[in-house]
Amino acid sequence: MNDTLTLILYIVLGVAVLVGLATVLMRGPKAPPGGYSSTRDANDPADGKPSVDSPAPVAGRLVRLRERLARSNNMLGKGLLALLSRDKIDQDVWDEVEETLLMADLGSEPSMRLVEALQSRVRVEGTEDPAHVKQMLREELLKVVNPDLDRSLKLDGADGNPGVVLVVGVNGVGKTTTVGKLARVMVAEDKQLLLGAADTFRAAAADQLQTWGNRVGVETVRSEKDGADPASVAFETIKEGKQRGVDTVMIDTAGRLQNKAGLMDQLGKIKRVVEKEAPVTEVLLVIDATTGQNGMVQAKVFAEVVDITGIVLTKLDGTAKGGIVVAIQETLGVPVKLVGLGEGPDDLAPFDAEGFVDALID
Ligand SMILES: Nc1nc2c(ncn2[C@@H]2O[C@H](COP(=O)(O)OP(=O)(O)OP(=O)(O)O)[C@@H](O)[C@H]2O)c(=O)[nH]1
Repeated sequence: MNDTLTLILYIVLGVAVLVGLATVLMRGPKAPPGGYSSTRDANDPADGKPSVDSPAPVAGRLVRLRERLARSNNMLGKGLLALLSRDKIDQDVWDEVEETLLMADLGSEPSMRLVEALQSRVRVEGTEDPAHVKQMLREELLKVVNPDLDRSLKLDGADGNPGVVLVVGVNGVGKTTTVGKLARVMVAEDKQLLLGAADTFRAAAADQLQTWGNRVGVETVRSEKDGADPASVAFETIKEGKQRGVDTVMIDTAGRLQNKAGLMDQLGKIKRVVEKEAPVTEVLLVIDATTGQNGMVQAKVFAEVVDITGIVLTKLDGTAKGGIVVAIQETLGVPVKLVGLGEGPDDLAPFDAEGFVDALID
């Protein structure tokens, strides 16, 4: 009898301990006395939106990045100045000047033009004073880089349409990176935009673009299907962009250069389909400055397929052949509008002839 009573007592006590424990565990974290003053954590953004990067201002970017350009292209300017500062400038020196320009990928015709212009000035003005030599070289370099070209980006649309920017170029030249960096430039200028991942051959390319967009709060239209029709993604992007009333729609394309006919089919179709919705305002061809003549050949194929309106020259920080700026402009008859000077998110600058020449010879 006594044993039964003790057993019952133990059972009751056990149940009481379990119930107590469960109550404590299920109650969850305790609010501070007086409750929370806000529904946000201290480090939540004030407007409740996910935090985004603030891209660096665009003005003065080439000046900020000039150091990099000067570092890689210093030999060109220094070499030319040294040659022009010699006591006696004979034909051998002029040959060396021309060789230096050719080595920097300036192209044969512009190199010859520059040498002839310098030759005639040296004959007339002389080269006694180093400051004068520098000034002369600066002016003649500037002429071949051509400060008069219209390098403005056509990012705005008309008649209620968004501006439509197509970004084309061979794989690996820095297309997606450029779209990402350019999106940051536009965000820094308070533009509303939408990105389109029409590089559907590689799912990672769309991911990469989306990541760039997310960092600055810009959305990306993409297809979940690998190998989907790039033109249909481009079309959807424009349609969506129009509905949202964004300022600019920017489309990253795939640049597989299997052959000219294939490329023409693909880019031609994208452009045709897009233009059913809104006119294309800018077609940027991205070229890797480190690829020299090879890059030029590819550039020509693209230029035959679509009407290029501007060049983006990437990786100019990684080559001593800055003369490629001139060669490309002369060959394609299209201005370099932007230059890539590094892998950082804000290492893209509007090209400016004066800043470029100063970086070469300072
Ligand atoms: N140093 C340097 N690297 C750059 C520059 N622009 C792009 N890159 C690098 O070049 C590589 C290729 O860039 P992507 O943007 O993936 O090239 P893509 O043309 O889009 O290539 P796909 O996506 O394969 O079509 C990346 O490692 C970039 O960081 C630049 O201006 N300077």
